[in-house]
Amino acid sequence: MASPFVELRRQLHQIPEPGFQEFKTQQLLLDYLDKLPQDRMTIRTWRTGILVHIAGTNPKRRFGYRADMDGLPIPEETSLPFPSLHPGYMHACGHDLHMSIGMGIAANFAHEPMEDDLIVIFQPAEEGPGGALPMLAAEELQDWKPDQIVALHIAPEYPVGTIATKPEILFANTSELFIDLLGKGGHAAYPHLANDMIVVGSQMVGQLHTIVARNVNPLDSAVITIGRMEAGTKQNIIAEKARLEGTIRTLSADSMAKVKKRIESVAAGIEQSFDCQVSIDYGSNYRQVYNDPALTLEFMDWLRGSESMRLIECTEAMTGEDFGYFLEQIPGFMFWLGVETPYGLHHAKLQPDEQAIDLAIDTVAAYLRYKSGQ
Ligand SMILES: CC(=O)N[C@@H](CCC[C@H](N)C(=O)O)C(=O)O
Repeated sequence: MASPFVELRRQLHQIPEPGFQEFKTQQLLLDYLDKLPQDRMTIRTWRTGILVHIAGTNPKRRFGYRADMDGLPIPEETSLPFPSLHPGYMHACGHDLHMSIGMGIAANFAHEPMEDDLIVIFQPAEEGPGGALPMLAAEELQDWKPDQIVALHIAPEYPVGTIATKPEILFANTSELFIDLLGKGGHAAYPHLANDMIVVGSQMVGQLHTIVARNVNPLDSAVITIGRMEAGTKQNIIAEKARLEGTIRTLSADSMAKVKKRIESVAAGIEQSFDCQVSIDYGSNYRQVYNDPALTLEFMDWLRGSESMRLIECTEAMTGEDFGYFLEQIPGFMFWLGVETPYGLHHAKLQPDEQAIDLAIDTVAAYLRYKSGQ
């Protein structure tokens, strides 16, 4: 029989919701928290997020674990017996696992507190527009800010029973990218009387892809991905508008500024050469995930002594995470949790191995108890 936290993960998997609309998710988690021992637990909500405070027996510090809550606009294509019940949405980034692990940690300490306090943070809107920054500023968190914080992210490429991390930068700086092109619509048979934004949008995608290849130092990685392109209404109508939606990733803040400047130059060139209007919106930006070197090395050392988890020393990735904002204010680190599965993050067939859930709960709980005993 599946463990209670695997069961919870399956329930969460069925109700993926977009950022700041995690209403059912929040209610499900609150109902679950209701069933745990209440004597040391205090619960606050912030928008669709939840803060769970568990008082220690002789607290000198407060430790934190953060889980993100939102799903993605991906129609699920797994053959799981507990598929998403929300058409067009899926937990394709593992937040269902992150939350069930968070609940497992809360349950562990609600039943058997440590000396220090614990706060488990269920944070909305990680995929966008970003819940971490406003949550960190929220009144509800001010007197509960932890002295040290940890978070994990599932990793399809690593086996179950492994954790991968590194000191310093783990995830990249990110910026969303929205580009609107405005030309002139018209009849498909009279291209000379119109200004076709499908042609211009395609040109622009090509030009954007020269920026990383030709303007960024190859030793200072960057990525520009256009993940969505929208244009046109019918096959025989020339498109008046086009919209490109994407994301920028860089390892350094300098490269982010440089890439944005180049995107603006490309846009100005496109405007001039195609006689159209181009407007750029950078949406939300996330700070790099920077792991506190001393705490991360200490965790890695501790993990080397673990019998159930193997440590992998990884390199940085171009993924983004608004947990970077937590790490800007609170010392701590993030790590990858192996959930071996052939399909990657943000894929409609992502099917993480659930055995990782209880292993992660036990590992994080044991680590926090070790820290609390120090
Ligand atoms: C771990 C992960 O996949 N995170 C997301 C974060 C999205 C950041 C932002 N909304 C953007 O698209 O730039 C990722 O895509 O890396």
